[in-house]
Amino acid sequence: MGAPFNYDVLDLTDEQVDAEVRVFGALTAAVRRLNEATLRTTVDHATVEEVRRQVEELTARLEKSMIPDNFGVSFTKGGRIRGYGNAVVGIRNPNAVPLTVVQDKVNGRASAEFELNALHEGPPGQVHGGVVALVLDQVFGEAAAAGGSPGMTGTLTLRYRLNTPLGPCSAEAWVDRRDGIKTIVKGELRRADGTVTVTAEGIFILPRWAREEIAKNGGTPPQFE
Ligand SMILES: CCCCCCCCCCCCCCCC(=O)SCCNC(=O)CCNC(=O)[C@H](O)C(C)(C)COP(=O)(O)OP(=O)(O)OC[C@H]1O[C@@H](n2cnc3c(N)ncnc32)[C@H](O)[C@@H]1OP(=O)(O)O
Repeated sequence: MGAPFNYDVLDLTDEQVDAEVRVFGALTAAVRRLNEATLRTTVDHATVEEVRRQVEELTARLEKSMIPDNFGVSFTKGGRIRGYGNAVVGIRNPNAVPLTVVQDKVNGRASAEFELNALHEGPPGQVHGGVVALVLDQVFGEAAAAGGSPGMTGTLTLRYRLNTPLGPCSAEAWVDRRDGIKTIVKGELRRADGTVTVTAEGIFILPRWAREEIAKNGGTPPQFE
């Protein structure tokens, strides 16, 4: 079986990538504000109706020219990764947390400090358990990649020990051990004061199609954000 996705290589300069990160990043941040304002606004119904009409007009302007479906991941010839759609870190995805993951390639670790707000609520005032899993999946995957053994999430097991209040928090993950093509990653989610609220373990597997590709080409596995 071949790879279930393609990686296009595009002829874009660093300046062009910087410009799209700047322009689309600003749009994404603005839409995120809109998302939170949509949830929390207390303006009257007539104003809500008027804003809805304006939002629909703006949406139609963006819809005039769109890629056919999902964004995928592409690279520039200079090696820049364009994974703008990723559900956790994608810079053009207003539903992304957002999250900046710092990879430590020397020690096979990854970490992120971020803020979860009313859009991420599960129990009142607390982070939704599924959002925790979403964030940890990304940070864990990046720890496996930072450790030199990237893979798809095979299993992710979480233990929710304490509630995680909405607000600032952090996540950290590290490669615990390797077992052939499987990388076992451990890590945790913490409140702003450092209290650990969730511990987890993930098994990241270099998939069969990647193993076959590497065996064929002697290359390194593809990466995606
Ligand atoms: C290079 C490609 C990726 C690049 C990555 C770059 C990362 C750059 C950072 C990005 C960070 C993103 C982080 C988000 C990452 C997602 O969100 S990935 C999306 C969610 N995960 C999926 O969709 C995976 C779906 N499942 C699959 O594709 C396949 O079942 C798997 C997991 C790749 C395994 O398939 P396979 O390669 O055909 O495995 P197979 O040969 O049957 O078994 C190999 C070994 O793994 C074990 N195994 C198989 N399935 C499992 C499982 N689910 N759990 C535990 N063990 C298992 C088998 O028992 C076997 O063990 P041994 O007998 O060798 O001891």
